Amino acid sequence: MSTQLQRLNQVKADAILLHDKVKIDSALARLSEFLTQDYADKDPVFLVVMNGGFIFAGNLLPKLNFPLQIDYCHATRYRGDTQGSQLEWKVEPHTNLANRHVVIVDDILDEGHTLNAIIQDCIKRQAASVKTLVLVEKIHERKAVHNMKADYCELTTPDEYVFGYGMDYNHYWRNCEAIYILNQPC
Ligand SMILES: O=P(O)(O)OC[C@H]1O[C@H](OP(=O)(O)OP(=O)(O)O)[C@H](O)[C@@H]1O
Ligand code: HPA
Repeated sequence: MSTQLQRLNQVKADAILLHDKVKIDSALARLSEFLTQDYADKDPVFLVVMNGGFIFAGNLLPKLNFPLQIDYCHATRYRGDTQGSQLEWKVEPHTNLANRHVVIVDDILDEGHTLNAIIQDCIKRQAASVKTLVLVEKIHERKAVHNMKADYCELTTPDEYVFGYGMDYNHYWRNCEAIYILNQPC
């Protein structure tokens, strides 16, 4: 096995389990109830933020039994690193969002710069409403907007780098079915 693969396996072996599959599944069940109450009659667009949002969206959206559209965008500011920098738009939404109820779906609200930029973009596109739906919120005082919170979120993480369930470590381990705290020097 290459040293790179050994290193990645070691990262997973050393990581600390934060939220297991059972906990994530029950968070998804609660979210699907809230979203059904709020959006069943609104013809919403769920705008999935690539890459991190796709596993969360792929597991949650099939639980919603009402008409909705799915689109995606790709904005990145970590680029496989454990610290964020300048936000780069890679793909903009394709759907005409004017007068639509938009729910932005992402894996994590960390400092919030990514979600904030996408919210502003949806407003610029004249969406009727814009809400945010994230799998986990990181608890710290460095938010892009003071006290920023997602509109829909059922899990939190302490101020540590986490991976799994869509979130990457150096572009790997998005495929974990649970969420782990990285337990290595960054
Ligand atoms: O709240 P913030 O501090 O802005 O960080 C959150 C964003 O960072 C990650 O994306 P990343 O930039 O790693 O891109 P990726 O999803 O393509 O890996 C994550 O998927 C969120 O979109
Ligand atoms: O803790 C994190 N893990 C993975 N991706 C991230 N993007 C922002 N914060 C994180």
